[in-house]
Amino acid sequence: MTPQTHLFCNGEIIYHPHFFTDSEASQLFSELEKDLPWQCDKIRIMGKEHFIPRLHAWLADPNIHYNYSGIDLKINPWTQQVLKLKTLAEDKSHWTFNSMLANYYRDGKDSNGWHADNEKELGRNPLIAMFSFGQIRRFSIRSNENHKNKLDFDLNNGSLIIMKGPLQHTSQHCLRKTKKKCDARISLTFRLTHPQ
Ligand SMILES: O=C(O)CCC(=O)C(=O)O
Ligand SMILES: [Fe+2]
Repeated sequence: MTPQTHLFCNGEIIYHPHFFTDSEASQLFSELEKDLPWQCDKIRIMGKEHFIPRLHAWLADPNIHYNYSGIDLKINPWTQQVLKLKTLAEDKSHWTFNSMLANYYRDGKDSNGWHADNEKELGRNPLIAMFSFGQIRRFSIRSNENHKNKLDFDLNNGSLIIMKGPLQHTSQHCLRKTKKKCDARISLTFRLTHPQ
């Protein structure tokens, strides 16, 4: 199926709403939920420690570290299944990846606040490819210059979204909380991380 392409903030967003069928995606969700080494980390905000509102896991080539908001993620080895997904993401995005940050949102209270994937180890104009499995959740992208200039995507079970070009330097994205009844969602965000 042809993807939807959006030109936004000098970058490009390519959305494949049904990269996997619903039943393939639900099977992948169950396996990832069981197999990934989920960890729950705390960050310090104004001197107080808080759990981040999601679980996460970092799978990467040896020596590819990721550190954000003071969290030093443990490096876990690739699993066969995630390697297959990495190859599919590479084929679709014409890019190579050496690392993947997985997020597990347990319910509607779990979220990911406004941020850009612009850490220095991601380099200039990083391409990010993200698969979504499980609960449909709203993912928003807004311009740094004008927060009202915003795109919303209700990311399907089994979808793939690719953010490319200068997007991480010109915009931010988030996964908002919701009060609606909400099951769990997993996102896999593939990245090319440069060793520092
Ligand atoms: O899970 C999502 O929808 C967003 C994930 C994300 O932005 C990230 O991992 O950097
Ligand atoms: Fe992100």
